[in-house]
Amino acid sequence: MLTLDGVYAGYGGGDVLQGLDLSVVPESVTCVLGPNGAGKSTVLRVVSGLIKPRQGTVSLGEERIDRLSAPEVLAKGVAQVPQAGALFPRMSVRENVLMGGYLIRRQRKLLEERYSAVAELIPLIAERPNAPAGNLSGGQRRMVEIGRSLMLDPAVVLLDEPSLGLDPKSIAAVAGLINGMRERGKTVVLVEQNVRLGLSLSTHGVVMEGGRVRLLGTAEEITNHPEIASLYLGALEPNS
Ligand SMILES: Nc1ncnc2c1ncn2[C@@H]1O[C@H](COP(=O)(O)OP(=O)(O)OP(=O)(O)O)[C@@H](O)[C@H]1O
Repeated sequence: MLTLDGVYAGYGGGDVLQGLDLSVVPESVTCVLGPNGAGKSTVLRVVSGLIKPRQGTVSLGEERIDRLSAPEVLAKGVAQVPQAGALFPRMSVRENVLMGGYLIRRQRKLLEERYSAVAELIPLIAERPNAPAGNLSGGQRRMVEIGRSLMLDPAVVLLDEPSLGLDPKSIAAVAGLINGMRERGKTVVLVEQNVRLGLSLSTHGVVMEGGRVRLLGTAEEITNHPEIASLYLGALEPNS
């Protein structure tokens, strides 16, 4: 169980997260929703160790992970897929994916096993291992980014805006991958601007506002909640 308890965190100019409490159900896909600036991406960064909470705790099971560095959190089985643009364009698809296995680079057999498993999940990696990442479309790059994050076989996968900037076909492919992760028992936390898509992929939903959790429930409960429409209309029409 991934748990955030009373988390205050920000970037130096004040706290973005204002005492955030959140328990993520194991093996769920949880979609984090909320208006721009609510702190959704900041939640992912706090979990993955990219920023440290000023106050409060982040735990994985019984173990606190909020004082660990990002590579240490990764080694505990929590992988973040960053927003687009994180591949090395001149390196091949295979080399980019293998970078995700940096922590197990000396265990050649395990590294190859993991690579094969990822290539099986993502056909593009099996089909075009030698293509320079810079030659791929946006959707193909996203698949490679996700594949790279799966190299350590993480228990928890954090996805920041997986559909951002993708065409419908690529979105369907990314959605298929997220469904595949759920079937394999991964715990997925995703931030998604496309509310309908995000909730359709998820078992649970969390609505944030002002750095705290405003609503939390199953994806169905959140989808049918009467406040959701007004929250999002409020976010879309700041002058109304
Ligand atoms: N690297 C940073 N340095 C300083 N401030 C930041 C940084 N990243 C985000 N912020 C600020 O923190 C606040 C919350 O940002 P965050 O990205 O978590 O929001 P969000 O809910 O994911 O919003 P969006 O949907 O716009 O991405 C915003 O006011 C933003 O300007």
